[in-house]
Amino acid sequence: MWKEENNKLLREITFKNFVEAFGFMTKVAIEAEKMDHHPNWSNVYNKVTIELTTHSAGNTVTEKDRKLASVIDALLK
Ligand SMILES: C[C@H](O)[C@H](O)[C@H]1CNC2=NC(N)=NC(=O)C2=N1
Repeated sequence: MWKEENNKLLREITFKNFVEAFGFMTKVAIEAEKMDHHPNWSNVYNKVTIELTTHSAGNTVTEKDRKLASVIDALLK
């Protein structure tokens, strides 16, 4: 689940393997591009760490981050 910390929404997700993790990242990338709102994230093998913050709002959490978080959650269902 998401944590809100240091002006970011944070979530770490563990997948079965790298292919599952990267497949998920591809789906998120397509949605993020449509929304013109992009995650700060990293991937190590089967783990994806996501930080959502709005650069144009001085790196604070805005409705755009909350919306992207809910889109990401829906992709995980
Ligand atoms: C020009 C473009 O709309 C902006 O740079 C968008 C792109 N994606 C973005 N993503 C995030 N997370 N924050 C932004 O402020 C932001 N701005």
